[in-house]
Amino acid sequence: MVHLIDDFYFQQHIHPRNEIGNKYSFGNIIIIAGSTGKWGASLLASKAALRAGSGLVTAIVSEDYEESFLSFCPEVMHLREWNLSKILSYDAIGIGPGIGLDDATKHHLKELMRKYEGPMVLDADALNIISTTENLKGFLKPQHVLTPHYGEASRLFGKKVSDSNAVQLGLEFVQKYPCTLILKGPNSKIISSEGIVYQNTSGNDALATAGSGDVLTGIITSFLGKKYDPIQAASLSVFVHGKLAEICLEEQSKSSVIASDLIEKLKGFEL
Ligand SMILES: NC(=O)C1=CN([C@@H]2O[C@H](COP(=O)(O)OP(=O)(O)OC[C@H]3O[C@@H](n4cnc5c(N)ncnc54)[C@H](OP(=O)(O)O)[C@@H]3O)[C@@H](O)[C@H]2O)[C@@H](O)CC1
Ligand SMILES: Nc1ncnc2c1ncn2[C@@H]1O[C@H](COP(=O)(O)OP(=O)(O)O)[C@@H](O)[C@H]1O
Ligand SMILES: [Mg+2]
Repeated sequence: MVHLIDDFYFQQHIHPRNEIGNKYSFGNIIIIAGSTGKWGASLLASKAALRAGSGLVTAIVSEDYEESFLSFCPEVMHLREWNLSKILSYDAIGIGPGIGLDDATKHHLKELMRKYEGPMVLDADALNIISTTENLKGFLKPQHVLTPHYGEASRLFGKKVSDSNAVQLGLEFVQKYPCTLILKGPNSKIISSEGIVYQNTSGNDALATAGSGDVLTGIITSFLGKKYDPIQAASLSVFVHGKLAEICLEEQSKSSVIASDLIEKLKGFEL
């Protein structure tokens, strides 16, 4: 049985805002994304997390890019380099977009997967590293949300993924490595660590644009930082992300939608 994620599901699962909360009540999260040529991925994920309601967002940003990062989003705090003990203290972590595949990055991801017990979104290059590094899959946990598109899923599962086999391969994967899996595409499928399948009903092909997945990573990390269960964080985020694309079309063409437009539309959501 497949559970549909629709307006009713959203209304049933979204928490009311804590009106006496302070910024720490809304989650203190870190985005580990970007590297030379791909810092935009970090900007998009970090800003999306803030607009989805995170109280505090920190990003790892190299010193030479800090100034431009600040001019885009001064609200994001910065860590200039890897600091494991600090990173372990955040409520939730989003890691992977644009981080690359070099040895230091692989080592850092391995450390994090071994030592961090909190909720974590693993996207893009984090998934590519897991796919090719021996024994890393064994550190996956139910509180990890994995967000592969079919290209990334093919690497992760070691088999070409298509619409016809995606869910079956996903179910086999979570049975072996319990984690929360989002198979991204039109009508993204979400598989809980217990093997329950959900299907999103929102969104359109305006989402087929660079960085829209990075925005989704930021939104999921934000929900996790607010203490939503991984499956709820995943399903509510995918639904909202699709809605953002629908709302964009009220005033622009599909082809003109860029990832930053999606972030702007978060202003219409009380998350
Ligand atoms: N502004 C920034 O800094 C941005 C930074 N970004 C960062 O860049 C990194 C690269 O990410 P990426 O996703 O572009 O590349 P990659 O993982 O190599 O996959 C590409 C290959 O996979 C295949 N493929 C199959 N199905 C697919 C599907 N549904 N959707 C997509 N691909 C699908 C397809 O191969 P084909 O099936 O055509 O043979 C395709 O050629 C990553 O870290 C990301 O976070 C981006 O977010 C952009 C903005
Ligand atoms: N044709 C489509 N219809 C609906 N959603 C789509 C379509 N193409 C892509 N998406 C959505 O857009 C996002 C793309 O993510 P991803 O491929 O990781 O992009 P990027 O890495 O460039 O940020 C996913 O959430 C996916 O579900
Ligand atoms: Mg991506």
